[in-house]
Amino acid sequence: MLKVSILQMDVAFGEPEKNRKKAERMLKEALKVKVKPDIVLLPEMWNTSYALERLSDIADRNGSPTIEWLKKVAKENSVNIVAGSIADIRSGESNGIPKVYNTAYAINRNGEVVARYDKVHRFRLMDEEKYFSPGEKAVTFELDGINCGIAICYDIRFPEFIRKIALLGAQILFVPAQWPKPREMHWRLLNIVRAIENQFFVVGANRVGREGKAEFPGCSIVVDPWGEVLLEADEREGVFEAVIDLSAVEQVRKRIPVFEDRRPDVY
Ligand SMILES: NC(=O)CCC(=O)C(=O)O
Repeated sequence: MLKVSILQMDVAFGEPEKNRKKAERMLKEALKVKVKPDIVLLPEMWNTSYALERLSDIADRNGSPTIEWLKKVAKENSVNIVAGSIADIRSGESNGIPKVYNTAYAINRNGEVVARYDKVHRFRLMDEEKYFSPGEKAVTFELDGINCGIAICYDIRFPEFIRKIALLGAQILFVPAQWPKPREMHWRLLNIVRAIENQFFVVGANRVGREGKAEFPGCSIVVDPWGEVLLEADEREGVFEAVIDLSAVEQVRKRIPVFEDRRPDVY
């Protein structure tokens, strides 16, 4: 059994220090329970939110300071942290020109970064294509010997991409998001359908609160490989927990052998 805790937080616009303080408070809350979580998940862009014009001043640089701090938290508390995504400036990549990415980091119990994933599909309705460089590859990683994958928000709309993560062996897909209320129904259904079609667990963390005219409904969700919703949060800020029995992945794949029956030679 694996316990997952989602930090469903409101995110202050362009205030990374304030957001880190809030994440620290919520992490403490998540960890002070009797049975500690194995994995904690945060939402998308929770350091700066979408203060896109100020990213060169306020974004992390190669995961510093946000991820450097979370590495210490992970080690001190022996907890795995899928650190949602942060705005991250990568220096020293191409011709010395820094690029900005919407990047998810995964940190294991020993405080080591085991994965870095740059969001592949940029969401035009939130101007991502104007400010972020796109990621170029799907990423999987291991936490406690479990193969995990990650997709950031809009990525969940691309079934081929999520299937690729499943084919790389993921048993759990983490989906940090800033998904607005008008498409709440899409959020719910897409998480459920990706779990059913890939026969794995999907753990989605959405933010709450308002930013300009946009409202974010929370509704973080955990879905099992049969499509049963194990957890569905409401619109409140808080820590939401679910317990996952990973043997369900094998059971469901035996019952309906989708991966054996695929016909990639036809499509
Ligand atoms: N931050 C995002 O990627 C939002 C995606 C979204 O809202 C959608 O409808 O897709």
